[in-house]
This record gives sequence, C-alpha cells and structure tokens, in this order.
Amino acid sequence: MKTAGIQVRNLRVETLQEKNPRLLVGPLDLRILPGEILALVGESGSGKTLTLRALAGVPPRGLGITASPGDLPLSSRCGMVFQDPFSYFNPRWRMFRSIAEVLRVVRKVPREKIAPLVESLLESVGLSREEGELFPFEMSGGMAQRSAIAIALAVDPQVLCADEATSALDPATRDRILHLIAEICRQRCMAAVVVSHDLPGLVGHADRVVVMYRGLAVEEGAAEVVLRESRHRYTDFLVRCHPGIHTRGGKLPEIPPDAFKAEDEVSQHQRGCPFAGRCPGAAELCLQEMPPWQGGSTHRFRCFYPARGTTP
Ligand SMILES: Nc1ncnc2c1ncn2[C@@H]1O[C@H](COP(=O)(O)OP(=O)(O)OP(=O)(O)O)[C@@H](O)[C@H]1O
Repeated sequence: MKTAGIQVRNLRVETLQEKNPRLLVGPLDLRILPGEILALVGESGSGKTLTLRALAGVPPRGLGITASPGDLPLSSRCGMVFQDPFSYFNPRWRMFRSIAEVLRVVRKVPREKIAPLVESLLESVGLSREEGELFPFEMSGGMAQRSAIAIALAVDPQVLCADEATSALDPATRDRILHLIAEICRQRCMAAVVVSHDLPGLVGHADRVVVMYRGLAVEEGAAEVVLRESRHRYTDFLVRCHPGIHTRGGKLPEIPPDAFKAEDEVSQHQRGCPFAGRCPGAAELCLQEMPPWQGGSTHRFRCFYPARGTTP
C-alpha cells in the first residue's frame, strides 16, 4: 500500500516559442494527499487539461512544463483516463488483451501471472471475466470507462488522472463511475485528480476542488463548501450558471465578456486578478495587484472583494 501523496510547486506550462512564449498555466501549487480525490474545475480553456497533462508528464507538443526541483516528472506514477476511451482502445483487441498488454509491456509482469491480474483488475472496476472478453465496440460508454480505469490501474499508479472521464455519460452512470474512482482510491490509498466542468456534480465524490481561471487557481476547498459558500466572483458565476440549481425554466446568468482586448490579456494575467476584466465587482486594485490567498486551510480564495459566501 502506498502512503506518499504528491506535491507540485510552482507548476508552469508555457509555449516553447523563443519570441513571446505564452504562460498557459501557473504558477500553480498543488498538493494531493493519499486517497484524496482532487477536482480541477473551471470553464473551457481555464487550463484544467494542461494541468492534468503536466502532472502526468504528457504535455501536448510545443508546450514545456516546469516546476520546483524534484516535483516533476510524475509520469511513471500517473494513470490516465480520458473523456473518450474508445479513441485509445485498440478496436481489434478484446478488453482482456488491452489490459494484459499494459501489464506485460509497462509492468513486465511474467506471462503466467497476467491472467489472474487482469481478472482482479476487471473485478475492481465492476466488470466480469465475460465482459472482459468484449471488443470496445460491444461496450456501453460506462463499461468502456470502467475498462479505461482498469487500464490506468494496470500501471499501478500513485495518482489516477481523469480528464472529463464522465462528461459523456448520463448522470446516474457518471455518479457510479465517480463513486468507483473514490472507492478504488480509498482501497488503494491512491490519489486521483479529476477534471470536470460540473462543480455541483462533484459534491459527494471529490474531497477537494481547485477552481481554475486562465491557468491559475482562484479558489479551493471541500467541494460542498466551495459550492455552498463560493467567495471568488468567478466561482460564484460558475455555481449560478449551473442549470437546475438556482434557475428553473429561466435564463442562466452569463459571465460577462472580457473588457480587455486579447493583447491586454497577458499583462493582465501577470499583474492583476485574471478575472478582473469580466468581474462586475472589480475595482482599480483588482487591475493592479494579484489578490493574495485569503481564508483558512480548508477553504481559501483569491479575491479582494469576495462574493457574500452563501449562495441563495
Ligand atoms: N498545444 C497547445 N498550444 C498552445 N496553446 C494551447 C495548447 N493546448 C491548450 N492551449 C491553450 O491553453 C489554454 C488551456 O487549455 P486547456 O485545454 O487546459 O483548457 P481546459 O480548461 O481543459 O478546457 P476544456 O474544458 O475545454 O477542455 C487554452 O487557452 C488553450 O487554447
């Protein structure tokens, strides 16, 4: 059983052009405890996937990752689960063989020990031996995602990294998969980093959420606390934009467009609050200075003029 968590300090992902390299993520400090499920939430383009890929040591081509010495790479200790498992299964292999190949190639498991290990991996994700004999095209989305988790577990990871792994599933299946990830993490004392747009959907599954905006963390804490008592104006919008929570049949509130032109964004990102250009509560100070972290160890946020802290 593994006991160490993961800590990454000063994580940065940037483009590798010599002229005008762009900082896409960071600087970001992340700490993930053993058995903990950490969720990265935020709008599209907020940097969740790049952060996850940086943690797993698999950045997209053309991007570089840096962090404090000794904190990276984590690649040998991360198992990845992606949004569309069908895109990376070998369509001509039964699932049993896909899992077996990871054990053989990555873990160098001796041939005679592979079958029982595959069976136990299938069992740990709630699939039978018979279901392991199916081809990917014969599987439902939920079964495919369970299989993808089994493949990720086959590398014996210290951290399971799931990138929108449940967003293509119906709510009940999504809940079952998140519950499964939580169970596995607790049993194996393994951490998980889960990327999602759906903050309310994470309550009851994620231990902690980090809300990201333009590559930076702006609020973090227990999922239910961040949902109920969001303090950063951006988180507040994210919560109120969620259908079914505060609005039934009406129009969802929209996050205002950015008041800054694209070329202003980089300097804004470096100087003041990254959300200042869209924030109805922004004042001169927000444009000039990056807000420091406020709050306690269980819930903190970076905002000079926070929201009330209790959603209606
Ligand atoms: N290979 C790349 N080269 C340059 N910029 C990139 C690259 N990949 C992502 N980006 C930019 O980095 C930012 C963060 O992207 P990222 O994919 O991490 O966002 P995200 O929060 O995961 O969004 P989504 O929820 O839509 O997947 C975006 O502005 C995106 O355009």
